[in-house]
Amino acid sequence: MAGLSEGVILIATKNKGKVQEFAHAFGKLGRTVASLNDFPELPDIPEYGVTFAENARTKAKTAGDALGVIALADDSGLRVEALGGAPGVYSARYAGEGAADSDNNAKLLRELKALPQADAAEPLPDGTRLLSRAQFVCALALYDPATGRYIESEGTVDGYIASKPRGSGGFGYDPLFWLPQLGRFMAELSKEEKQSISHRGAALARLMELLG
Ligand SMILES: O=c1nc[nH]c2c1ncn2[C@H]1C[C@H](O)[C@@H](COP(=O)(O)OP(=O)(O)OP(=O)(O)O)O1
Ligand SMILES: [Mg+2]
Repeated sequence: MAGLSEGVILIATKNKGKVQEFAHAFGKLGRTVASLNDFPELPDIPEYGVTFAENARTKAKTAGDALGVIALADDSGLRVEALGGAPGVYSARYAGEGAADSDNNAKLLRELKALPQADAAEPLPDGTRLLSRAQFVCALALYDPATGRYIESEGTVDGYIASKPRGSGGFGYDPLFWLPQLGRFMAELSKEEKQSISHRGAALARLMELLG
């Protein structure tokens, strides 16, 4: 099994979008990251939790114990008001196990457009509708296999699900997530801008505070 060099931070994820965001954030602190994509021999980690925090702890512990290093895990997702909080912890598999981001985005638009409900806000100047209020949530868990202890944090960001995608940055539901406070879509932001406003950036800032 390939080892992990001294000082490299292990992110217990296979999501390349998350890896890029953590690489950006830790890069500013002079650190590099590794991910579970660097350890293909490890089995997939099941996500049976009913909360983001629970899944983050499971991913951090499984990876940290398997590799014998401190591991940082991220469990995150989208809560959509008009869908009663769905897809929530099921965000990655909303359109089915192994679904691509594009499948999940298509299903989200299908579900929202099928609702009899009125739009959540006035349309954007180009006519794009704002179908529902929504919130991104990110739970982080940092696990140390030497002590069995966790340090945990959570972050959120509020916005709206738009009827049409915009932007080519980020990943997941970013092209559908409109930020009223910026008047832009999450997928239109640079990595730096996304870190400054996102659920993941907020959770990471809180974790750093806890670490002192
Ligand atoms: O900043 C974000 N911008 C857009 N979408 C996002 C974001 N953050 C989470 N999401 C969506 C993607 C995925 O549908 C789900 C995460 O699911 P989640 O299980 O935490 O991650 P994953 O399965 O992709 O990778 P892994 O479990 O290996 O960390 O929420
Ligand atoms: Mg996952």
